[in-house]
Amino acid sequence: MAETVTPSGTTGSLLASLDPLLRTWLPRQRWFAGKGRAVTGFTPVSVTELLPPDGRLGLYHLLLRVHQPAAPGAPPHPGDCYQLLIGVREALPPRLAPALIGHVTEGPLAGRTVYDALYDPRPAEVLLEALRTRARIGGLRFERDPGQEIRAGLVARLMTAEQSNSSVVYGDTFILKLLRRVVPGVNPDLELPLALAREGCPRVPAPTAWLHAEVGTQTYVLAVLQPFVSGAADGWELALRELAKGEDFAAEARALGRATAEVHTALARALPTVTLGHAQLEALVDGMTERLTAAVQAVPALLPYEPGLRSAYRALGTLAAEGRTWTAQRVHGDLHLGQCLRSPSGNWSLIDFEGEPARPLAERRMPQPPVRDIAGMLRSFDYAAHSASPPAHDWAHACRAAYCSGYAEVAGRDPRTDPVLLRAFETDKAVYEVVYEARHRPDWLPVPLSAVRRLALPDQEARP
Ligand SMILES: Nc1ncnc2c1ncn2[C@@H]1O[C@H](COP(=O)(O)OP(=O)(O)O)[C@@H](O)[C@H]1O
Ligand SMILES: O=P(O)(O)O[C@H]1O[C@H](CO)[C@@H](O[C@H]2O[C@H](CO)[C@@H](O)[C@H](O)[C@H]2O)[C@H](O)[C@H]1O
Repeated sequence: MAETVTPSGTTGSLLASLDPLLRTWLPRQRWFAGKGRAVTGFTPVSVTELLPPDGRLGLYHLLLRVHQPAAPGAPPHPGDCYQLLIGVREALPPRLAPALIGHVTEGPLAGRTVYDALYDPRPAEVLLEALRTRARIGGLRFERDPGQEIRAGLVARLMTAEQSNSSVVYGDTFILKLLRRVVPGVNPDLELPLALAREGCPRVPAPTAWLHAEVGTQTYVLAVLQPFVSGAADGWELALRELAKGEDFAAEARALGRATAEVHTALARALPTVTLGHAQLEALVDGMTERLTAAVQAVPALLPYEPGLRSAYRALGTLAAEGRTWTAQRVHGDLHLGQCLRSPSGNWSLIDFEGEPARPLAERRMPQPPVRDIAGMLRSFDYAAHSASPPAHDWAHACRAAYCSGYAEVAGRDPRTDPVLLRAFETDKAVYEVVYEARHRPDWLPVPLSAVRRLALPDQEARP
């Protein structure tokens, strides 16, 4: 049963008008995860009127379950739930043309235009004001850290970067990340930065405010407001820039290794850690092997390397059988150069603790060996090296080594002293990347495939 709060009584009309329009608009959005499958209908999970449509601007917050046929071979699925902010206007000014969803032809809203309201500063400012004043509207709970103030009247602009979610910057002071595909439960994108803030870890912008929805007995995390690192460049841009100039990036890579270790150390203090013994390591190896099997089915180019890749996982299984144990803790989960921001003064921060969005929430919140993040970063230096022609392998090698040294300086353990574990995790990441690139950027497929070729060699040691 949907939670519906629409004092103006226009919900039914709005949803009926939106249905045909969203069927074509949604699949065109970068953040829509169900691309390639038809949208067959919608069920509202929650509908909240933020501004009635009788004025110049109407504004609705929607959580909508989107029905699609299951992917081939996949079990039936109730459909993903998406967060939308829908604006209603008489006509769209030209500056809002990219936000157009469509024109309503029937019912009380006939003649109006509906659009993605995040493109429009005024509705985005309504969200900030609600966070500032800790508003409660229907099931929407706008929360703010009582120790942090939000100045009234900051001007909003939507970020235009290609993203899995949508972000709005207010002044140059805050950035609000509005999650698009949402699931009930604790979201690590809020949970981990809050835990790190409690630990006083300066490597992650501390959440200032956040938005929850309570729907029946379930709670959804919908958005997180953080301080905006003004003038920041991300690690991917910086690495490519230095590489293009023929400059090495080892000093920055070392700083990134130190920053990663600081975050890991703080997370290990803030949240439970566990020892992975034989049974847990076997389960971990089984998970990696299953992902490989699925990846080979999805991307047949992996087939020749499958036996070599399996050997990487088997080697880890053998160590586990011999009694080796590792500590697992909460980690970033999808760390790469694009998730690292360097402020103009040279400080590195890590962002986007959502984990790999395609994996279930429970899996993303499980403690993991910290090498998982390290492997992600090592893969990223390799990716950057492929932007040069021929690929700058020596550059990547120097970055990878410097990153591990920086990590060891803070954490007290060098990831290179655990080559079997590192190889297994780097392999798992490269396999993930092969599937990701095949789906999203087929031109990039050769990058992870070249790593797969290297990691599959029988005498391969995961040497950065
Ligand atoms: N605190 C911040 N300060 C400055 N820019 C940020 C901040 N957080 C995120 N960004 C920018 O927003 C982009 C998207 O953020 P991210 O959390 O990675 O979203 P998504 O999960 O949608 O990819 C980042 O690549 C970065 O450029
Ligand atoms: O940033 P997201 O959370 O959306 O992560 C996804 O997209 C990334 C690409 O944007 C992808 O990262 C891969 O490409 C990067 C270069 O563009 C490279 O630095 C990474 O090492 C590589 O994994 C990421 O895997 C995917 O989850």
